[in-house]
Amino acid sequence: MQTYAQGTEIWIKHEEEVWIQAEIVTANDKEIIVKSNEDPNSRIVLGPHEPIFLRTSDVFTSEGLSVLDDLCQLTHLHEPAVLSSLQNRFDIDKIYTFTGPILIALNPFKGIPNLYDEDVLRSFMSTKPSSKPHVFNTANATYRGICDRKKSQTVLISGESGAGKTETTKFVMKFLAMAGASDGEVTNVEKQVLESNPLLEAFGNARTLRNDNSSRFGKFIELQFRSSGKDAASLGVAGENCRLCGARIQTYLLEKVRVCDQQEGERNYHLFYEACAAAALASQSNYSYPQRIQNVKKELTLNLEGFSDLSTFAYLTRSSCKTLKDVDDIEMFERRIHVRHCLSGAKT
Ligand SMILES: Nc1ncnc2c1ncn2[C@@H]1O[C@H](COP(=O)(O)OP(=O)(O)OP(=O)(O)O)[C@@H](O)[C@H]1O
Repeated sequence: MQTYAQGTEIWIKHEEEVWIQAEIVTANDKEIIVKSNEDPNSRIVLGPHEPIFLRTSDVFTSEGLSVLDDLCQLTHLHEPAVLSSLQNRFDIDKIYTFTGPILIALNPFKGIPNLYDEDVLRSFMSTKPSSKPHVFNTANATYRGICDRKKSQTVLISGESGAGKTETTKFVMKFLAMAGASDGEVTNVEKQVLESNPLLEAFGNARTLRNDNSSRFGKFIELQFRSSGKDAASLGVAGENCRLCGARIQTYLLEKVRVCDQQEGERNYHLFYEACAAAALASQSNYSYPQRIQNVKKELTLNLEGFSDLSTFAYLTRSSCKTLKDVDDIEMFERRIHVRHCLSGAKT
């Protein structure tokens, strides 16, 4: 049996906090007595065969937090060490962490200043994939794999509902669509690929109890690249330069039952509410937003006559939830109309 010195720093389980910091007071063949850091007078008795989770603070910030970029560098690779390391990083807005080649992303549920700015994207684009954990770095590694190794690359994004998969996918797509555009000019194809998400989300995303914009379908996105015939020196890196030339999105497993039934607090697919809100606006003789009404009316003559009263639709009134916090359905509708015209090549 392993012996532990007095004062050895460890983690112990806690009902509310999950894990808390503690240290060993005494240890012998029969028992290990520990005290929690929170309450130095506490005494907790562990059995001699209970697992001991050693605690070492690996790399410190000025606040004393452990903030290693890669979990594989942790001295002790066990649950409390991993969780506390991720928590410490999250607390200082470092939401990305490597675990070997895998990137862990924690959903901040808030905008983090400058994290995805255009110049940040370009700075990743103009360097080799680095050891800096960021979704753009992973996208860059994918891009360089296509250009330099001429091999198909796959990015697998997984997580529970609300974890941030949809948003992460968009960042990866944005990077890949803009990669190679050393002149900063985005081609029509690149634009269309970037604009495809709002339309898909209109028909396939809905409010659930866990996520206001939950994707209720699966998708496999294939982006196709061709060599641009230039080298990547203009981007500041060695190797060939490729550009996006096409895309194919395969959708599957749409939650069809949501069309006719939604549980309380959830909604049907976004588009229905947005169309109704837009139709209601267009039927008003309110001239405070003339351009807005004009845009909406133009679309209504095409498609949406008769949608203006949401309460007349049985499938939109199963749940009392009709609107989303901080989301303007009319604005979303206008954005989607704009995208539809972009995709069909028409001008808005
Ligand atoms: N990187 C991020 N920065 C800021 N907010 C984010 C980020 N990622 C996700 N969010 C927020 O979390 C919400 C849920 O994220 P998202 O829709 O991507 O989850 P999801 O994993 O795709 O969920 P589902 O499986 O239900 O579709 C987003 O609408 C957004 O508000």
